[in-house]
Amino acid sequence: MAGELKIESVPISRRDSFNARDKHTRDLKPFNSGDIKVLLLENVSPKAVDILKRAGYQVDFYTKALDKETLIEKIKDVHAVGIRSKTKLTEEVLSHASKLLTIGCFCIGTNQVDLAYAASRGICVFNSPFSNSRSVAELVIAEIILLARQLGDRSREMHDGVWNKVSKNCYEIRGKTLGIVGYGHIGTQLSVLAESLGMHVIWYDILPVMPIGMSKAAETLDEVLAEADFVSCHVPETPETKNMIGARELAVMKKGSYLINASRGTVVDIEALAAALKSGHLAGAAVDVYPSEPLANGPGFESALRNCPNTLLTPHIGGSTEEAQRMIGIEVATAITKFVDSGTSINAVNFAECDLRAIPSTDRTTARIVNVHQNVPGVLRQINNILANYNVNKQISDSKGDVAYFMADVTVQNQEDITTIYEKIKEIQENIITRVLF
Ligand SMILES: NC(=O)C1=CN([C@@H]2O[C@H](COP(=O)(O)OP(=O)(O)OC[C@H]3O[C@@H](n4cnc5c(N)ncnc54)[C@H](O)[C@@H]3O)[C@@H](O)[C@H]2O)C=CC1
Ligand SMILES: O=C(O)CCC(=O)C(=O)O
Repeated sequence: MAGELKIESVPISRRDSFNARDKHTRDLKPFNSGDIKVLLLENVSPKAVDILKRAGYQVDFYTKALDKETLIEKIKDVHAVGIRSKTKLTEEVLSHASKLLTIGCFCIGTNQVDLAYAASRGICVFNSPFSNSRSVAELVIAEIILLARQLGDRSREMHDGVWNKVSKNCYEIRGKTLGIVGYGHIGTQLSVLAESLGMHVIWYDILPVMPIGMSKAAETLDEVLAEADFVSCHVPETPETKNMIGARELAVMKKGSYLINASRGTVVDIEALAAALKSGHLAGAAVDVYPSEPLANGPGFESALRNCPNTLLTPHIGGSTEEAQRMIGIEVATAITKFVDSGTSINAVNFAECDLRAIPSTDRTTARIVNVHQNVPGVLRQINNILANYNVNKQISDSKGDVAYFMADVTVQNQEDITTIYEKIKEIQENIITRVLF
């Protein structure tokens, strides 16, 4: 699909009436949309499956992540892949994805995808930047209270048949200080909820962000660590955040304080955290994410944190609520269909964001040329030389780093015009992907 144009034996006028759903605008489609194959992994919402099937795509759905070999085999044949946080789309994996046009991350984090390599191959990546933020913030609030009251340990004892009524080292959270590391979508939601429960909030971020409510920005990470009773991490996985909470940082935290990590497993040094819990320096921890996570549900989870005192371990469920998964499913599946069918890259993570206004339903002669190319001088001149023989109704071009994205709506008389334009643009040396939508 990405490299070749297959023209159906359907006349242009019939395709038009097949695809028109809105009487004012024409629905565009890739020429061979019935052949569009989507691989959906990690149990994404049924809402996403519905949307993709309604777009006419073939959907291959899995509840779990695939091992690398199976993933490589499956990805060779698909035009879109949908994942959550576990599937690693590395350069090695993506180098086999010769037909892939787009990746949908049905989550916030995109660290599991080699974004730059994907862009260099013309693969546009989408995510859902805030649909599960509230779910994570609510989980963290619950964990703060559970940790303060040692509820994990009490519940486990009761299940083991042990009655252990204690109040020593159990606290209210009212008046305590929450330290938030990473004051973005989740950090700010958490800040609002924590203040509503009577907590003081101090936070650290590398960006200048507006403090919400009465919260206080700290100059340094250490200031947050030294002042807070509870520290909660909400940073993305980047080279800078790898092990940003290690033995030194844990030692800076107050004796008897608590650590919560529902960001990425690489942010906290797990061995150092286990040592701080066992020594009693920390009074407890809640961890939702791990440096290495199993591909599927089931027994066999190993971690140095298992059986540490007052330690809540959850299987990466921060964003796992019905509400969040439904919203993410709709948002990401819609972004995939818009990109595949009409070229729209709005809200892309690794691509310049481009859109063209819809084509009126009365217009039966406009084809949309979509092109990804290397961002070097002279390519637009070459494309426009090719289009010079046609009426270009509108066009847009933008770039991000080394990759540029171009779309043009061109008046064509017949399928031969489309084939000519497509073949000539594809011959441009800097071409990465060219598609025609009609
Ligand atoms: N446990 C789960 O199920 C979930 C985990 N997450 C994780 O949470 C992370 C944060 O999510 P959002 O708040 O939506 O992201 P966001 O992008 O809105 O906020 C992240 C904040 O961290 C800041 N930051 C980046 N590097 C930093 C550093 N070195 N030190 C201090 N601050 C730094 C950024 O400036 C930004 O303000 C995601 O990247 C994802 O990895 C997100 C959703 C669900
Ligand atoms: O729900 C998931 O699988 C991943 C949630 C997450 O970590 C994210 O949104 O970044």
